[in-house]
Amino acid sequence: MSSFLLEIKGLTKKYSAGTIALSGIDLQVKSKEFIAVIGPSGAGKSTLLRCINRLVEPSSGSIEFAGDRVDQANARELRRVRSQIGMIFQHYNLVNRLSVLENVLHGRLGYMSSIAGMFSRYSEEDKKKAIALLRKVGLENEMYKRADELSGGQKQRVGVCRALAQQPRLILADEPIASLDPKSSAVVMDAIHRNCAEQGIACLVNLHQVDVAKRYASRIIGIKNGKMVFDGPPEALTDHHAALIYEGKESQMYQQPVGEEPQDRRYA
Ligand SMILES: Nc1ncnc2c1ncn2[C@@H]1O[C@H](COP(=O)(O)OP(=O)(O)OP(=O)(O)O)[C@@H](O)[C@H]1O
Repeated sequence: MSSFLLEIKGLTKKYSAGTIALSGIDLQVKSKEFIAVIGPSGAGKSTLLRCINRLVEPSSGSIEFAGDRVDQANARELRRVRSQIGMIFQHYNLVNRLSVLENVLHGRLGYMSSIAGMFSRYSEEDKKKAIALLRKVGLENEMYKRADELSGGQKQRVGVCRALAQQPRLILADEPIASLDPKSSAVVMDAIHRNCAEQGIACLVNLHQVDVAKRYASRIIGIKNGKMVFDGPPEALTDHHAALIYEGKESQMYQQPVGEEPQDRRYA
């Protein structure tokens, strides 16, 4: 059994259209590591994160998480693995017609029987913890609002709380700040980073912005054309490395998000 929390060997993903999105990725992640995955658009960052919990089926290679072979897991084993891996998405993936609090409680579904989940029978303990998480990210006054009444930055803080409510061992954050303005981005990254550190959760976060990766991560992985081309501490990532990773797409490493969601005024 691997001594790492996550151990990936020779991971390759070929999509049916023929694109080789990942090619022979080897990666070991220890408990509590905070890793930024950088690389230009189309490099394979999302595919890498989604193979880890099998939202995307790997073509070959092995993935071991907390002693379980994810790549060989049956439906029941996969459910157990996924209950320990929280996910944060670029477009939040909240249920708009439900309240903020209910969205956070969805993080508990993996731990409940399907009947209890179907009728939203959350325990008082779960509700208390969800409220405490919302309070921590400054959303205590929003918890009974519908999710679609929130700004983008607020929605992503709900997404962070939902992932944390799972009490996962690993969080996969797939471009969590790509749709946010810089101020909301900082609030969201602070929330992810602080809570992972406090709760001993490992995190793999896909980011475009190299400066943000350097500010938060204890380790940076660079992906280019489906291959891992950099793996080291932030201080080892020189401008030269970054230029090579983003060769031909240099503008993306400073990419400022398009303000497609309203400003998060509360934190502005
Ligand atoms: N479902 C799919 N079917 C076919 N090809 C896909 C699919 N998803 C991704 N790809 C291709 O795989 C490659 C890697 O895509 P991926 O989304 O993993 O990159 P990325 O680094 O996350 O990019 P971005 O930063 O733009 O999200 C790209 O060439 C993409 O077009």
